[in-house]
Amino acid sequence: MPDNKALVRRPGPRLAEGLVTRVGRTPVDTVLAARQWEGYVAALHAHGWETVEVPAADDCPDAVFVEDAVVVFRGVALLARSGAVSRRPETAGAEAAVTALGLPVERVREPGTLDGGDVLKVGDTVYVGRGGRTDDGGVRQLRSAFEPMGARVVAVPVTKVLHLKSAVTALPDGTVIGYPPLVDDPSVFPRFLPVPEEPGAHVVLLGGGRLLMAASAPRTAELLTDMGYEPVSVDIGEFEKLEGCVTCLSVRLRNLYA
Ligand SMILES: NC(=O)NCCC[C@H](N)C(=O)O
Repeated sequence: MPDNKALVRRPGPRLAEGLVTRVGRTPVDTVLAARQWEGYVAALHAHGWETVEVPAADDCPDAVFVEDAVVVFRGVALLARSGAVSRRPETAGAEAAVTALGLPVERVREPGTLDGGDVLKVGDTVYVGRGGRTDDGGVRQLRSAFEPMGARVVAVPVTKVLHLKSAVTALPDGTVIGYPPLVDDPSVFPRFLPVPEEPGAHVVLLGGGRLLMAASAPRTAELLTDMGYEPVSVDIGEFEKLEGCVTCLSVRLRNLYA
């Protein structure tokens, strides 16, 4: 019986004050955002994922983007140290959640910085984006945390987007997908598939061929359907205004106790 859990964190009352770096600020409707978040969580449930709520961090507007606070590889949790100072208190709740699940915890220490959104796992390979929120020290610490467990850590440049996973994610067969104008160097990935929309670069693997995607990428959904995948679309428009994507709203823990 698969044991698929996903950490999520409910959006807080200050969501609309979330950071924007590469987009202009547009007003966020927090009521609609709460409804979209419920829809995202419902999609996880509908596809066999049990969600575990990370304790709220109501003073942190960006806390809903829980992926940035912790990276899990083979059952070990690495607590991030965000490149954005305002996001650093978010790790406390993430630590409580992973500890309650029995995961051993490592942490990125000062002065290194790392955001979970910069880490893309493809099998044993762990790509880490260096440039925006993650620095050399963060890359080094990720390497020492996960290489002993069999990870091959590959640092890749990120200069055009907020996080590595704003630019690329991976399909179930390991093919990395991205929207070319935003990918620094597609040649670092052994297999790369261009997609026609920026939010089309973000997929969450739900299991089998099912891919959780943003409703804002219909042409990419069509492309992936033609390839035999089954896109599951959710509207996360209010989070997209804050540079969020489907990947950053959860931390998926597959077969944790296998
Ligand atoms: N992993 C992600 O893509 N996280 C999105 C974070 C958005 C948030 N407004 C931030 O700037 O940190």
